[in-house]
Amino acid sequence: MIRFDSVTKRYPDGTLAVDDLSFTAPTGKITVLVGPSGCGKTTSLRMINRLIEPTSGTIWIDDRDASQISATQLRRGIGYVIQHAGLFPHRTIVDNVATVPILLGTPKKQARMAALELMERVGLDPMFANRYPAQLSGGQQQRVGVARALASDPPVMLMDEPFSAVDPVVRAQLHEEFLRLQSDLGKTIIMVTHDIDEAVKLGDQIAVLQVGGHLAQLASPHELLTRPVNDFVADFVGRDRGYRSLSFEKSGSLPTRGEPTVELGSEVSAARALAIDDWILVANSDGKPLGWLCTSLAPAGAVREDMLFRGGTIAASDGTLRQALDATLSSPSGRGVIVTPDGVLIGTVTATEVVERITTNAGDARAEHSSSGSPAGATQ
Ligand SMILES: Nc1ncnc2c1ncn2[C@@H]1O[C@H](COP(=O)(O)OP(=O)(O)OP(=O)(O)O)[C@@H](O)[C@H]1O
Repeated sequence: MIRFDSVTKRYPDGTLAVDDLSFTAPTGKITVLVGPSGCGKTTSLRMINRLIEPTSGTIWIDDRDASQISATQLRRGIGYVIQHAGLFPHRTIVDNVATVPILLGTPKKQARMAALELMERVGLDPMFANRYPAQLSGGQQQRVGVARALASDPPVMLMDEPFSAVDPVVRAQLHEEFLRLQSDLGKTIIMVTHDIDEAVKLGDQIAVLQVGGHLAQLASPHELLTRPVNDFVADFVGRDRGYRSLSFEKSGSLPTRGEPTVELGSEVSAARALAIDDWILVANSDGKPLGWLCTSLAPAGAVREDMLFRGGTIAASDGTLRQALDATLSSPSGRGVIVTPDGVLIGTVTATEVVERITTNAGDARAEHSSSGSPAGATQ
């Protein structure tokens, strides 16, 4: 756990970069600091590993006051990843990754073996081991930066815009790999970004900072998108936050309507009698949907598999509202199919119903916002 307790940083020229900042970054979780340029994100991050000393206040690393730990000892337990990876240009990739363990006394051979394993973990082919940083793409260099920070197996990782120097496609890949790695390693991570989408995708919790180093809101991604505490946060997270918030809300929270089904082999005439707007859902005997039948196009006789429209996606009740919306939009009947996690039909929803849910969420957020004058929850 890392805890900021009323931390302030005033630079010698008088700039107040961080103002009375208090928040807790829980152990094993990703806390993201976001906010506009100059709001004090990097200053906050660098105070944790004492590259910058606070003017007042205390930063606690578990139950230890960081200012009472020697900077060298402190940094051994804290990996640090920066934009453009900050690799040593004249060292090979494997030696870049092995730098810290070798400095800490691990025999070179052993450190290099461990570095090769780490390279694989972050998705880098070991064939790059003997290349130099300039011979790697931006995305590959970022991976080396992450591998290097992980090399001494620190419990804490600080990451300053670690994915910002690469194009959006590579960035999305790095995000996925990073989340997979974190689910294995469970590090305590504090990451800085100016990109709210990145924060929402990666953060277990997000701290939104305002220029002057004020904490505007500390919340989970879902809460931030649905309940911004003030206009600054609402503007920062953006107008399309309703759509983004769909990625967090379970589709199980949607009211579904019972949907009639028939099985393969049923008579098309019987299916036609049950169809709504010409479409009937065909399911197997376990109640698992197989596809849609258009009864006005189907020839008389038995319902066969080759008559089914299978294009529409199906959303599981433990999936997200976004997946439910995709299911409604891709369904030939316009009705999105919601199933249990085992694939058994629960019922259907329409796109309008999903959109109504978004509007209600946004309305709730506005009501709550106007009734709360102060940024409740801004600190903890
Ligand atoms: N060494 C310094 N001396 C004086 N002012 C500084 C110094 N370093 C940073 N600042 C100022 O402190 C404020 C916070 O800077 P910081 O780099 O922490 O912001 P940031 O949120 O990380 O910005 P960005 O997203 O642009 O990197 C800014 O106004 C910056 O100009």
